[in-house]
Amino acid sequence: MADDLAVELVGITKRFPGVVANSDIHLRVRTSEVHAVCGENGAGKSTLMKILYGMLQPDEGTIKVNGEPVRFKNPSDAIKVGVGMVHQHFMLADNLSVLENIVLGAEGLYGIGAKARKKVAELAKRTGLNADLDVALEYLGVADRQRVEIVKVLYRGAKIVILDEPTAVLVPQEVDDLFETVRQMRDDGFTFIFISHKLDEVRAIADSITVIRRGTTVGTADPKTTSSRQLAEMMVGSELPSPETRESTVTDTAVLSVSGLRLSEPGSARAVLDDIDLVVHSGEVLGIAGVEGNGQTELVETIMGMRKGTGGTISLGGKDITKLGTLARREAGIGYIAEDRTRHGLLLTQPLWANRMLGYQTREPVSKGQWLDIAGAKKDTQRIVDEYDVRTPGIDVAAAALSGGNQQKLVVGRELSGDPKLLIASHPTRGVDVGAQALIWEHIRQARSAGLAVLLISADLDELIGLSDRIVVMLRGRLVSEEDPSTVTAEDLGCAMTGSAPREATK
Ligand SMILES: Nc1ncnc2c1ncn2[C@@H]1O[C@H](COP(=O)(O)OP(=O)(O)OP(=O)(O)O)[C@@H](O)[C@H]1O
Repeated sequence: MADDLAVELVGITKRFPGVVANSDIHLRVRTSEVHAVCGENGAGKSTLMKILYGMLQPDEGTIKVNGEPVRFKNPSDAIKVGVGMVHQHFMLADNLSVLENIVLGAEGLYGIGAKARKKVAELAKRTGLNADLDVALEYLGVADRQRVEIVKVLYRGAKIVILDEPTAVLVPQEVDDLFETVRQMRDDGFTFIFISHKLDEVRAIADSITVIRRGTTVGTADPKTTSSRQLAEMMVGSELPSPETRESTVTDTAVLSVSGLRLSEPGSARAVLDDIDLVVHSGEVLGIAGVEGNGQTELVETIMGMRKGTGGTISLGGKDITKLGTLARREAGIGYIAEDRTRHGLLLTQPLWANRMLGYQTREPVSKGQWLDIAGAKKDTQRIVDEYDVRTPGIDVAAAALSGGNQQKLVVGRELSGDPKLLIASHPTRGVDVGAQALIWEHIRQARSAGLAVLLISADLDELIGLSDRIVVMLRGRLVSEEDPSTVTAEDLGCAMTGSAPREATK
């Protein structure tokens, strides 16, 4: 039984121009286990999973599913033999119902009538999806949307499910619930391949772990006997620095002041931003905690001038910037790490050095007078690549060729390079590995010690607690409470974020 393999990857190699993304990778996943795949940014995890799901074809190597060699031309080939993937970015339609989202594209299986509904209801029960099947998806929270994605792949017959960083968007209680579902389903015979950078979680859920580094398998680990630190060191191949203890550098100088900020959207009864007041001082990190969809994105985009508030004022360093456009706000001293780097942070088809210019095109070192300074941009891009350890074959490759974490390092490097007074950091380390996370935190801390004000939005509660000097909680468009990061726990924060009573109090 021990050698009953659901998936076996033998000697997988995949080359891209200038990079060997996977080099002779071996992976053995037993039937009915949760198998984690860990590795630092750019190690080759996504490439390997895309190969297993038929989105990419390997240059060398064999894929076996349930002992049989297979060759996938596309994801439908993979799903036919029971391999499904739940992507990190949900691929669902907001205006369709839960049922429609699941059945759409797979009408051939159970039709669109009662039989399909019955099957979906059965799978919803199995995965703990409690939502009404006829409600439009837009009314569902993040955790339920994720369950819809899971039901969608199960509906198509998946018995082997790849979960790509599934916990990145969840609060601790939701993570516990997801893990409970995964354990239950594993016991019912499903197999999971779990990709994550959060090593504590990997140890909590995985039955076995494969670590890959720089495109190749470095070994397997037993979660019961391997510590998070040992795992991290296997991934990075060297010892990690110990985290520093920190001292407060908060001053009395207000850098960002937001007063009475409101935002209403046409047709929506409730204000998206409801009377927001906040101040971030020089040398201070103000963290904003909140479940996705409670107004954080809109707050940031209104401060950046990408949305127009319906009331209130925003000032930077005492100057009213409420009426300025986005570029003028950036020029006034705001650095911006956008939540979605591929939509608002980078031009994926352009080389790294051209991406260095984005938002900075009017300033040195990427422009001189009214001309763009390409040599200056290239030189500074190389500096960022070196200082932020961006793994790339060179600065002339397109941003699309970098792994997600390395794209993020480039964005963070750029946004800290313009000598900002205020940094708005939305999920600054989303998708980056532990080594890169430590590096980005260190850069943010250093800039803060030198007087930078930081508005930090993060779904990673350890990051919020570890970096912030103060944390405010956002719920349904309002700031509802303030927490002290030196005493608050991730569980307390999770309760405040969902508006539920702390577990202690409900006893
Ligand atoms: N389409 C592509 N073209 C060129 N190079 C690519 C392409 N996709 C990935 N790569 C390269 O392959 C390597 C592995 O990338 P991959 O995305 O698999 O890493 P990863 O382990 O998933 O990283 P992360 O944790 O940052 O998402 C990286 O060096 C990346 O730059």
